[in-house]
Formats: sequence, structure tokens, C-alpha cells
Amino acid sequence: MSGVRVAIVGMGQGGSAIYQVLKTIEDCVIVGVCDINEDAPGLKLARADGVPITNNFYDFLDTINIDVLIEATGKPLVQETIRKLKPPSMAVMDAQAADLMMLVVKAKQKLLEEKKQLLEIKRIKGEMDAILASVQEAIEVADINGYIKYVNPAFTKITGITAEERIGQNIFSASPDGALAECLRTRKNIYGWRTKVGGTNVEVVSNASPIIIDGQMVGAVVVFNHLTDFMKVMEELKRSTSIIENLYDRLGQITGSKYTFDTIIGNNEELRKVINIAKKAALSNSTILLLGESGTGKELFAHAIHQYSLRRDKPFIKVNCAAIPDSLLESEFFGHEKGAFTGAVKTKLGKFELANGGTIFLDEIGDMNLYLQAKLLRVIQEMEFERVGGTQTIQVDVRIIAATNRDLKELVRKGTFREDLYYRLNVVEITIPPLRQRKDDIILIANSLIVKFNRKLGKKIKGLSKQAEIILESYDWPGNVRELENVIERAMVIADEDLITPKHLVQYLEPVSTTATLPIVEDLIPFDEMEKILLKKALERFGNSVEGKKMAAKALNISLATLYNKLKKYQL
Ligand SMILES: Nc1ncnc2c1ncn2[C@@H]1O[C@H](COP(=O)(O)OP(=O)(O)OP(=O)(O)O)[C@@H](O)[C@H]1O
Repeated sequence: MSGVRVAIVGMGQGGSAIYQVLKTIEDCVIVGVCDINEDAPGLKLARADGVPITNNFYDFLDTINIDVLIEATGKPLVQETIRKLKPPSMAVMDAQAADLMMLVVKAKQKLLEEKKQLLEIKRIKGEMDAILASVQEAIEVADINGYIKYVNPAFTKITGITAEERIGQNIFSASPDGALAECLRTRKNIYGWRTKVGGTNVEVVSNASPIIIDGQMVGAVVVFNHLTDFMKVMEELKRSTSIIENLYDRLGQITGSKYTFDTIIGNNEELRKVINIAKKAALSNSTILLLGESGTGKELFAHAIHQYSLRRDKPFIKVNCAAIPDSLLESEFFGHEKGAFTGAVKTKLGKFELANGGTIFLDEIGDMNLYLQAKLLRVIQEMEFERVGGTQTIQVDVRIIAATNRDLKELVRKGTFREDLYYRLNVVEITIPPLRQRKDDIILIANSLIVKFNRKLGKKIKGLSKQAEIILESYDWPGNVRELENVIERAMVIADEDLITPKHLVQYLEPVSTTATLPIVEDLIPFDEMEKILLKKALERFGNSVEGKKMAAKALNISLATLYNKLKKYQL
């Protein structure tokens, strides 16, 4: 143990006081205390601190382990004995001397404490100075009487007045019309105060606040900036506001993606395969080309792919390339700067910018002109573009899904579609089969449409009659699911019965289709035509092989020979 080793004899009030001060001295080690009274107050303290205790001060006299022995009993006999018997290396101090020493120690401790506080204040001041020096706005502080106490470096930069010139002046004569003087006068916060800094031509906009300590106003502080800087911020604000307005304008056009793969109805094997490929592709970032006849569900797939992808919480933006005039398509895609062309009264964001982070769905891509195809190619390759009339290059992160019902390869051959763009777009090519190739789904989709339109039209139609089902299944559906939707909705509008029957359907089916040529009167079909439909359906289901025909005959409850006769009769 290093430090001065001290022992105390006599642990009454005086000894206890000394003990407590000694404990706080870093270089002092209390090696023991002594009192003949077991209940002496100082002994309790020592016991709690784990300091060795004795009731016989002789224990201290034959040891060389004590540097200073403090005698606090005040008894001459004890004092005398200690002086006589102590080892020469031990210094003895009586209680009075110890008290005096304690006073000195306490004073020194107080001094040290004050020094520490001063250092802390200096440190905080240093930090504050650094902060205030780095602030771009001018700061000026005055006391309650208006005497300027502080200005930061930005104050000098903005006004040209140095700290030496300014500090010590009175604000009521230096800048009587300024926010600081006003704040001191009114004792209130002042906002957006526009003045010239006293004695200069520098126009500033200021905010000032009272400085309050312990509930009392002791001064005020003003923060101000050049009006021109302020104007710049206002300009910036205006620009941002215009962008926000723009976004609001466009919000209506942002069709958040509505459909998921669950919305796509159908159990057809080919369709399920296509859905599985689309799900896998959805999880990558690859560009997808959706092919298929009109109304097969390409847009539905595009929505579902976006919803299934990691971008589902980001925008889904649709652009119909065929619906926008060529002259506007570029600005629609990439946006334009204010004044880029007649009518461009404000800056507009393009669909690519709006889709940033999400997915853009380019419908009817086959109808895009060659000039834009070149621009689109650059976006796909580099994910960057310029707004029409702009010079700044804008970077985006957009997943592209394109769709068309046209034969893109044929367009490439004809030279109306860029080959390089075609290959860029069809990284993943998904062809959605037409409805006539997934006839097994027709009734399933029709029934789900009946449920949907019952809700929309307020009807209670239960379903399709058997004959109506046969008609729907044998129709070619050139307009695919969209046509099926239209036919079912129209049929439901005119149907007053529980079921949809042929009479509700036929008038809406294209005459080119197989069944539309049937001479159907109301909901009656001639027997032979009905036979023909049933035979066709049976062969479709079981196939044309001998085995298939046997099964077809069985399903129609006729003999195989009758089946052959009928097939011959109808030339099937
Ligand atoms: N499998 C399906 N299940 C349910 N509804 C479907 C299905 N396929 C398509 N639809 C519906 O059919 C209609 C046409 O689909 P969509 O608009 O997606 O077709 P498209 O291929 O994009 O057509 P176009 O090429 O004409 O733009 C939509 O109302 C869609 O919801």
C-alpha cells in the first residue's frame, strides 16, 4: 500500500471528524483506529469501511507500519505514553494539530474542485466556440442592457464588421431597428425580421430570442442570414413545392399495383406453368417481356409480378405506349423541364422518375416509334436519362416489364422494331396462352365473373345453364378473358332468371366463332346442332384415338357404332 499510513487513537466526535476527512485524501491510508469504548461513533464508521480496529493503543506503538499517529483522546496520560513508547519513525499529531491540518486539506480540496469546474467550463466554452464558428448563419448576443457580448465569425463574413468593432457597442445605438433590439424591447421571440445591419447596406432576415437564466431574462441572441441566401432557400423551396405539386398531379396516374397471382384464375396446366415461370422471374430484377393475344391477362401478370417482387412496396407505373401521341411520349417517359417546349409551363417528372425503386410496365411496346426505342435502349442499359429540355443526367433504379400482342420478331424483320431492344427486353419471355387453348378454365373464370358482377350489378344469378356452358366452351374467344368478361357482364344485365342460358349469350358472341353461326332461336338449339356440339366436346375431352372414341361414346351414352355414324354425318 502506498501513501501516508495513518492511525487514530480516540474515535469520539473529534476522532470521527478527522477520520472522515482523512478518508477523502487520496494519498492517505488509514491502517487502524483505536478506542476503549466499543460504541465510540468513529468505530462504527471504521467497522463499516473494513478498517482494522483495536481497543488498546499499545498495538500501534510496536509497529513500524504507521507513519503518523493522530492522538484524539485529549488525555495527557495517553499522550505522554505514546510519545515515550512510539518508534522513532512514527510522527505523532494531537487532535488540535490534526484539526488544523484538516482545514488546510479541505481548503485545498475546494480549490481543486473549483479548478476542475473551471476546466469544465473552459472545455464547454471551447466546444461552443467551435460550434458557433462553424455555423453559416450570423449570431450576435447582447446582455439585458443591450451591450453586445459576442458575435461569431459568420457575423463578420456577412456584415463585414469585425468582432473587435462590434463587441462592447450597445445594440440600441448600433442596430436600433434590428431584431435583437426588438427582442430586448419586447422580451418576445422575433421571427423573419427583415432589416439592414446597422451602418451597412447588408440586408438580412433574422430570428431573435430572449436568453433566460433561472426564469430571468439576462439578454438576447439573434441569428440572421443574408437576404440573398434566404432568397436562394426560398427559390429552392419553390422548386421543391413545384415538384411536390407535380407529384400530386401525377398521383392519380400512378396505378399502384392491384393484382396478385391469386387474382389470376385458372387451373389449366399450361397457364400454371406460365405462372410458375413468372413467379421465379418476379424475384429477379430481369426485364420481362409478356407476350400474348389481346385480353389474355398480360397487364394482370405485370401487376402480379410486381406484387410478388421485392419492389412490391415501391411504385408500379403503367405506360400505354400506343395511347400516347409520339410527340408526347418522350416527355411522358422522361419528363421535361419548365419551358422545354410550348406548353411546358412547369417542370414535370416522367414515368421513369416516378417509377424509381419500383416497376414500370410498358404496355403495347410494339407500337413505340424508332426514335424512342433508341432512348429506351439507353435507359435499359444505363438506367439514366435527361428530362426533355434538361441537361442534368438522372439516375434511376427501375424494373421493366414490357408487353405486346404484336409479333415483335416480325416487326424486327420489317425494321420497325430495333433488334437490340428486342433482345434487351426479352431477357425473360413469358407467353400467356389464349383462352381457346385453355378451355378447361372457361367455366371456372365465367363463374368467378358471375360472382363479381352479381356484386357490381346487384343481381343474384346462380350460374350458367348446361347449354350455356357448352356454348362458352365451344366458342373461340378471339378477345380472350376480356371478351369473356364483356359477354358475361352483358348477359347478366339482360338476364332476369336465376341462370344464364344460351339466349343471353349468343347475341354477344362474334359471328366468326363456331357456335355463333348456329341457328339458335331464343334459348333453343336444333337437336342436330346440339349433337354436333356435344360430339365435339366429347372428342376434345377424350381425344380422337379409338380408345378416346370408346370413352366419348360411353360418356354420351351411345354405342360406338352410333358415335361413328354421327361423326360421319356431321363430318367431324
Ligand atoms: N386468368 C385470369 N383470371 C381472371 N381474370 C383475368 C385473367 N386473365 C385476364 N383477366 C382479366 O381480363 C381482362 C383483360 O386482361 P389484361 O388487360 O391483363 O389483358 P392484356 O393481355 O393486357 O390485354 P391487352 O393486350 O389488350 O392490353 C382484365 O380485366 C383482367 O383482369
